Amino acid sequence: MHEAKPMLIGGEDVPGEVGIPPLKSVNPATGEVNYEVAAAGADAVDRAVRNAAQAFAKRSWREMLPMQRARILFGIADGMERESDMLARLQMLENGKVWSECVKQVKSAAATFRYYGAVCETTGSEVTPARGDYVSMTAYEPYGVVAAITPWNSPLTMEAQKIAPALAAGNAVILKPSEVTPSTGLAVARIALKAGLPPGILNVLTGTGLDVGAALVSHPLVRMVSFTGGTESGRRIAEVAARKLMPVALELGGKSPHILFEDADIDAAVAAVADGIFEGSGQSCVAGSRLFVQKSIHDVVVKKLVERARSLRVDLPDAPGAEMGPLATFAQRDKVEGMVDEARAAGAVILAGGARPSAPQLCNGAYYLPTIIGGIDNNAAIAQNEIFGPVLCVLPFETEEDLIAQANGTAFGLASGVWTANYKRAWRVARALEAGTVWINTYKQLSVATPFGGFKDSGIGREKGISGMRLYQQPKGIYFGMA
Ligand SMILES: NC(=O)c1ccc[n+]([C@@H]2O[C@H](COP(=O)([O-])OP(=O)(O)OC[C@H]3O[C@@H](n4cnc5c(N)ncnc54)[C@H](O)[C@@H]3O)[C@@H](O)[C@H]2O)c1
Ligand SMILES: O=S(=O)(O)c1ccc(CO)cc1
Repeated sequence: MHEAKPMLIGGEDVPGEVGIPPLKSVNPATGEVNYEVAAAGADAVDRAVRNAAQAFAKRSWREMLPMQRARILFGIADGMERESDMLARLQMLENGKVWSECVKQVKSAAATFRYYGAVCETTGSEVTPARGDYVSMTAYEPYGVVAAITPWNSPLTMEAQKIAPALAAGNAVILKPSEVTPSTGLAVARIALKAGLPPGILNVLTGTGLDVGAALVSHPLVRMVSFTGGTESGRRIAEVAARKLMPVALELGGKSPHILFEDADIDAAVAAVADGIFEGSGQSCVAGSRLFVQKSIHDVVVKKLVERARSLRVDLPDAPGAEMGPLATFAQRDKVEGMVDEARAAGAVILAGGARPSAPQLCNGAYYLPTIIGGIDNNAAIAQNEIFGPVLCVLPFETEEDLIAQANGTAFGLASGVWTANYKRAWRVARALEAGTVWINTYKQLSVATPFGGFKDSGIGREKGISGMRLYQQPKGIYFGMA
């Protein structure tokens, strides 16, 4: 076994601390150990935060001309595109996403850096209308040291979505990637150094949430936390932040309704429903995990979906034509399997899947077949709790009123999809749904320019768009006397 991959603090490679066991990166497609990655202890956390605070205090990053800051962000995007194969491969090895999706995510992560380069160069302060003998302006200032804590399901996407706007806003950042997927963030930070980012402005601490993540959140010099992950972890972080009176952005879980009215384009809708739940093995925060289908088209839709689930190519992530890989960890596969088994025991009908695949090349990996569940209502545990796996719950509805009550009838409010040819109905339903994103006659389209976040237990704050940079800034009112 080679030495554990080092962390990145103050622009330097830093090995793990003596006595802290390294993280073992496991390939979920095969069960083999990929490599080890250093894990931080309390000393490394403190060192990284102090380094970032010192780099921020030099003021060279926050006061750099926005045009120059933009040039560095563009340089990071260029570097990521040059290293696309390496980044895509790291993500594939660590979380098992199929190759085509990994390549797509490198591209979109690079585009996020480009977008925030443009935003920082073009988004300025505001001058309020003159009021007698003074004028005032609103300036937007960085917080200082920002902790960015990310999950394992789409590491490159999440890392870019936090690092790019936080840097564009002039902050120093400490990334704490998931312990399951520590390597893409380390690689992006090294690309950023090469692109001219001053040392200490982007640091990467690897380790578990309960050790490294929690120590980072409670460190007195960390002034803002941007977190994406599970709702319970988000709640814990918000509690610590409340004590520190520190702002937090929380992008949390979901149980998103995907709704098909009888006048929908059924073939287009079925394809989107299948992609919306099976892409990434269902490990997407916006997975359309509850299908509400109007009773009159229920049987035909279910038949088509079952055919699609059964024909979906589940394979090794780098197999040509693979459409779905393994779950990201064996623990996640076991959790999904346990939830389906409990639903089955409670009387649910398994319409497709509900088992591990039997193909010999998959038997050592964390695989689970695309699964469709019927015979339940919206109050069933499987319809209420986030599964984060390739499992679709089918729920028939009769009227629009009944549909809205059920669709909104969970603790979550992240995303939703509506398929109908009736634009007035589409508008009414979109307005009535309690969700941060509503897709109409499409699903899982995501633009970096459109704010994204959750209602209810799905989160606080909005990433992406210009608001995604404002998240990392505090407004300051400055008054000029003119008398
Ligand atoms: N809303 C979104 O944009 C979005 C996007 C992707 C994933 N998610 C959610 O993420 C979850 C899956 O990811 P996960 O299992 O990695 O989530 P998780 O909450 O277990 O971990 C997320 C990150 O937080 C760290 N962490 C955990 N507990 C912490 C604590 N107390 N203090 C500080 N850091 C802590 C982890 O080490 C990891 O880096 C799902 O619920 C999914 O819906 C949400
Ligand atoms: O499908 S996911 O990879 O979980 C995902 C990533 C980012 C966003 C918001 O930009 C939504 C879903």
